[in-house]
Amino acid sequence: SEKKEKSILLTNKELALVMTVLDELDKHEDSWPFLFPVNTKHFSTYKRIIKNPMDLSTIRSKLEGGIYKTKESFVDDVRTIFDNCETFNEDQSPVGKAGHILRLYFERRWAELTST
Ligand SMILES: Cc1ncccc1N[C@@H](C)c1cnc2ccsc2c1
Repeated sequence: SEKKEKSILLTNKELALVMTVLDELDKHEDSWPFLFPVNTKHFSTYKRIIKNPMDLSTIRSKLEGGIYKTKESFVDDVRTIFDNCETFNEDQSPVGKAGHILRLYFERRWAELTST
């Protein structure tokens, strides 16, 4: 049914919305620490400290694979990137600073795109 249909995938409008904001995050000058999964060979403690690793390429793969059923589940993964960053990195470190800047950018952009 139409209702059922709605609940198992993002509408085209929602898909366009999340793709737009994902593209903008990828292009942002401060997204460099978040483009791909953290290499746990370089950062040996990362696996133990961070329970739910997330990055922009993983989000894009999940989007292309139809994993996100709601835009909220997409937002949860984006916010996990920034929460992980705060857990592992000092606020004033290069990565820590980039995380704060990109989180602010995302939350403002998301509010602009979704506020009625
Ligand atoms: C987001 C994040 N959190 C914790 C650790 C790393 C990272 N990012 C990776 C890409 C990263 C961040 N910075 C450097 C500096 C030399 S290699 C490398 C790799």
